[in-house]
Amino acid sequence: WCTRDVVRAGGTFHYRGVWFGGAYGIMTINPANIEHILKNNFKNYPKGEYFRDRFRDLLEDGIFNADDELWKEERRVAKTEMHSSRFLEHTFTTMSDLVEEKLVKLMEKMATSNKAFDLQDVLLRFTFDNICISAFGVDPGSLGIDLPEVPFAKAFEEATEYTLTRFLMPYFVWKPMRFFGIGFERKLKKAVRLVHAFANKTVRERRNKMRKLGNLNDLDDLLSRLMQREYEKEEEDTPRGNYYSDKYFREFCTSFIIAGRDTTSVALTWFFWLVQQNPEVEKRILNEIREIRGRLVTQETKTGFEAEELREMVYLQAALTESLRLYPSVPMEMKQALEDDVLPDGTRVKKGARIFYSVFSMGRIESIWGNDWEDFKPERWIKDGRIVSGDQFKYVVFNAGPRLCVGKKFAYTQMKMVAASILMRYSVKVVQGQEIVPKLTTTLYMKNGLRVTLQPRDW
Ligand code: HEM
Repeated sequence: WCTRDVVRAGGTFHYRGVWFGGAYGIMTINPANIEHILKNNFKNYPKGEYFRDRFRDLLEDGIFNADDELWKEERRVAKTEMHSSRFLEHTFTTMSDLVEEKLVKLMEKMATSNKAFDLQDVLLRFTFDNICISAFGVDPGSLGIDLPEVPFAKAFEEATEYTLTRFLMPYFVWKPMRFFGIGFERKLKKAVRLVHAFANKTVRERRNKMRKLGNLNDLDDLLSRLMQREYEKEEEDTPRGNYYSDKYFREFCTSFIIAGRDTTSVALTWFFWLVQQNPEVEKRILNEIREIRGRLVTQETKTGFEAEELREMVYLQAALTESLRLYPSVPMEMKQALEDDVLPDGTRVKKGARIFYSVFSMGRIESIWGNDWEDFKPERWIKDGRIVSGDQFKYVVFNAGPRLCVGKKFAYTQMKMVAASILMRYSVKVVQGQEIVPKLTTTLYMKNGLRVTLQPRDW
């Protein structure tokens, strides 16, 4: 609906009225406008108070909710740590262990029982455990062989969903509901309390460890690296800002779970669904894995993948990129204008206006992708055997400009490892007759999950 109307309007329209809480604003899918907003006039288009106000209870001042100097500092720290070779090695090993020791075992069990199960649920559990291990060195164990109920994971899901409800109703409705603690606001408060309790406990325990050991030099997860950094700062007698308070660490934990849990798991769910509908693509992915394994694997008994093998999986990467074009994990984004402005297509922007851009719609327009935009064609992304990234403002799946996703590399490594590990062992059969539709929330879940069975492959 959104795609049809915004295309009909020529790529941009103003809205006013009952939408998004009786608001005034702009919806655009014009890449020139997006480049202007995300890069050329970045300063004029922060996340803004409208977004921050609604997400404050859950995210507080975490990186997703911050602007200006606070955001800059948080991004600098996150980027430095996440791109360090120490973290990259740590994440690769822990990710590989989780795939081989838990995910593959669970898949074996599902294949043996030959019963249908919800693949999206399993992937959400995997990415949840994976981000908690990589970012805070804690394994919540949600990927256990019996698929245990993990209250914290559920609370997290509810907290994001109820937060989104605030975007769908006027300020003067949800604010009093929040004040009196009624309706969905009561549930939101309870869910946020649980999420913060988990984060507080993690931070407290790590501080205790630090006190006991005197340093956290042996721990490679992000939280420990940040705490160690703070400790070294104290040693140097540097004035400590609120960046390294317990609250800062809690915000860090919540933001990273939001960033790292749902995004890759829902991306993989749509990917498996698309692959099963496109046997030619599946065949090419398998041929690529076979060829790389045949050439690079030296130990006969080895089952997991090396970083080099994953790097060489160009076709698989293209298939994931293409799947994200059609089903972007973050389907809609918004900014708020600080001052009056004019967008490159001539649209006038008033101070305070909210600008929405639909990443979902941008992946579905003929003027960008051609008349075969509806086709799942990984070949779009390959030229001379290499990945072509194209214009970053036409493909804003990972955002673009200064706020480009910090976890993009992590995400691709994780998605490739999971996709290759499952596909080389099993043919994923989607159960017929189920309704495959997206869910209306900040992340593009499949509303009813994805029920599948697994058929072992004769590799
Ligand atoms: C398919 C996977 C992923 C997609 C499609 C994706 C997409 C995005 C998008 C659209 C944003 C901008 C959000 C906004 O400003 O509102 C973003 C930001 C971010 N992402 Fe990702 N992401 C993915 C995976 C990850 C993972 C696995 C991590 C962490 C390990 C991560 C960490 C972050 C962080 C920290 C930011 C904030 C950057 C900033 O504001 O400066 N992302 N991502």
